[in-house]
Amino acid sequence: MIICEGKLESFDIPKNLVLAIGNFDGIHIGHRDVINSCIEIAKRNGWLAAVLTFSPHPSNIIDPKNAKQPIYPAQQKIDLLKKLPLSHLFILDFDLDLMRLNHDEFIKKILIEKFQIKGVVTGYNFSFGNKKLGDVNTLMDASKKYGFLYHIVEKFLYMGIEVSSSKIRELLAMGLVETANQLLGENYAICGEVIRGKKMATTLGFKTANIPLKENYAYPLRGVYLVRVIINEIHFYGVANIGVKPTVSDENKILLEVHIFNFAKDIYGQILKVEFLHFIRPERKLKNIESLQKQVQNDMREAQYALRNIVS
Ligand SMILES: Cc1cc2nc3c(=O)[nH]c(=O)nc-3n(C[C@H](O)[C@H](O)[C@H](O)COP(=O)(O)O)c2cc1C
Ligand SMILES: Nc1ncnc2c1ncn2[C@@H]1O[C@H](COP(=O)(O)OP(=O)(O)O)[C@@H](O)[C@H]1O
Repeated sequence: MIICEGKLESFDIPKNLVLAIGNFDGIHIGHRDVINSCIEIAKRNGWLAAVLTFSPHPSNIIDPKNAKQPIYPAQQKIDLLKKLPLSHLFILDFDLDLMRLNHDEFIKKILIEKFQIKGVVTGYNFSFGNKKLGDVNTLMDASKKYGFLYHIVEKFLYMGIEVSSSKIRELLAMGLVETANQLLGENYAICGEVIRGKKMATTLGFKTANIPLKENYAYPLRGVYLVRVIINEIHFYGVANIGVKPTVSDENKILLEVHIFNFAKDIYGQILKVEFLHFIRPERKLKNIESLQKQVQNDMREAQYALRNIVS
């Protein structure tokens, strides 16, 4: 997959493109449905399948006070898209100029003149252009006027639940990671580098790999989870706490800490992918280190128990 990122002028655009257009935060099963339709249409017609998405999320520019917290950082979105058989990924800078472009200009200047599209695929609720005045009807009319193929993908319901990025944010905020994982089509994961902590492992009796987190993402409810950890493509299981560790710190800085089962290597500086499998309990301020120690020992037993149910 060729990745073009930045301003429109910098893109090297091939002919015969079908574009799946959207923000695609989380690359959930509804998004995958849209992208797969694009791939099928491209295959049937001998065209190239590509995704057109925006960075940052348009809500950051349009309404920064109410900007949505992204499920995934840009790189994680790219890594998920890389696994799909797409020819190109276009990540267009969403700036004030793009915000001010009205829906007709978006179609004419970007889709027709610049991308010279053969086709477009979007979800049923896609809206675009200044004040979001363009929708699927605008695109349908334009497809007849300019002669491109337009395919609308209907609402995706999973076990009666409408699949959406907002629904996934809500599920994560409640710690309901199993349902979030089903809607995502892959386990919700956080990726990051292991940094040095306060070296309390000897006092506490368990080691934890510490991963600092950026603020303003749609993180799961603060607390303890059974996790799968991937280090250099090797899988391990463990127990993780996402939170501010109020028992030992008053910094109020969000952090992910993972104790990996049956593991004893130095992994400082390595990149971990931590997949959330099952919620165990919310984070608590315990009265002292002994209580914390006992609580974590219990968390580990509970995580091992949950793991037996998952792998058996
Ligand atoms: C499974 C697990 C559960 C935890 N639960 C809590 C908790 O409820 N409250 C809390 O303040 N810290 C919690 N922690 C964080 C510990 O306070 C932290 O790991 C410990 O202080 C070691 O810090 P260090 O890695 O900087 O040495 C938890 C850590 C783990 C691994
Ligand atoms: N089972 C394990 N789970 C997590 N990290 C481990 C484990 N065994 C060894 N380590 C290593 O030990 C480090 C954590 O040790 P710890 O004493 O808690 O130090 P710190 O406070 O710097 O995190 C991890 O970053 C990793 O390099």
